[in-house]
Amino acid sequence: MSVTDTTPVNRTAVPGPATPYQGDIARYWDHEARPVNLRLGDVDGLYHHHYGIGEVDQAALGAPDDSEREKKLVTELHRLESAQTDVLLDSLGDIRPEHTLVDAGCGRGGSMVMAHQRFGCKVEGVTLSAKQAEFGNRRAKELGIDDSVHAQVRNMLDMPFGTGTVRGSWNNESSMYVDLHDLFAEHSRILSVGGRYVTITGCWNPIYGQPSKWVSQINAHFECNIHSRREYLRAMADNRLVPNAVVDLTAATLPYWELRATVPSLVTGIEEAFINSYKDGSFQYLLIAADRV
Ligand SMILES: C[S@@+](CC[C@H](N)C(=O)[O-])C[C@H]1O[C@@H](n2cnc3c(N)ncnc32)[C@H](O)[C@@H]1O
Ligand SMILES: CC(C)=CCC/C(C)=C/COP(=O)(O)OP(=O)(O)O
Ligand SMILES: [Mg+2]
Repeated sequence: MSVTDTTPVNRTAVPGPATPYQGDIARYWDHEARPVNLRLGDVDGLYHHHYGIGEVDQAALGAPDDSEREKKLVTELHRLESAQTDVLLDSLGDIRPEHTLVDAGCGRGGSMVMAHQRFGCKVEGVTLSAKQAEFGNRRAKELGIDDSVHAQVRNMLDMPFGTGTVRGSWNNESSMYVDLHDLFAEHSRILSVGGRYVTITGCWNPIYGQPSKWVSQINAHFECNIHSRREYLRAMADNRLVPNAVVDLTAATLPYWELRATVPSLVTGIEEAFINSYKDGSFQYLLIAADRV
């Protein structure tokens, strides 16, 4: 095999959803237009569907009676969400412009744009939602990076990339929609040996025992199926993905949630479930980086 990754993209006709569930998820994201996502993305054109990490910059928020305060809150929440992506990208290792990266469950593509801007490489994304893929491709075109950043409607359990052709791949809050053994088998297939896989995810804590009522609420809210930390590590081990970092980001994400819960025009009703489950220890926000061996 060549030491240089090629872009092994198969752009044949889009298959329909592999299961009725995937059809439901495609429809869910096709119709998603929550202000907390669109208003934050409008700050600088990076549209995320994940949560934030890091300390809140109180000085940036302005006084409670500041007429610009809401705008400042939106900007600060968005800064924390982009900081989350930066931490994911930090874990991908030595990525060079000739490499290809894959964003599995790419949403509207904010992480893909950031990855390209950082590494100068090709970034391929897959999502079940045609609306999201169109949105991400439109943004890439507007930025003049559509040669390098590309999204398509595909199932991340059956990705249109050749075996061993990808240097780095990730799931940013998208692994709770699939079986983890199937998912890691597919990442392991597309990654080159020595390549890196990264996930940032919410997972239930086996120390708690079973998924708490808050975790069940989050599952119902998003129509997803949150896995346990144990399942992640076991499914990786079974698929030649060997963790080199497991970072508990729970304490780092709480300030984001506590800030978001104070902004009536942005709350969606799920804030209490995240805050309570992070606090009672039943749920964790985790980064796992693994080497493909
Ligand atoms: C919460 S969003 C995360 C989006 C993105 N990773 C981000 O950080 O902004 C979940 C994404 O997973 C995608 N997804 C869920 N199941 C999928 C599957 N089987 N194949 C491809 N994408 C999937 C959805 O279409 C959606 O884009
Ligand atoms: C950590 C866990 C369990 C995540 C579940 C997946 C998910 C829906 C993430 C955020 O998407 P979003 O940004 O569209 O959600 P919201 O509208 O709440 O900001
Ligand atoms: Mg969001």
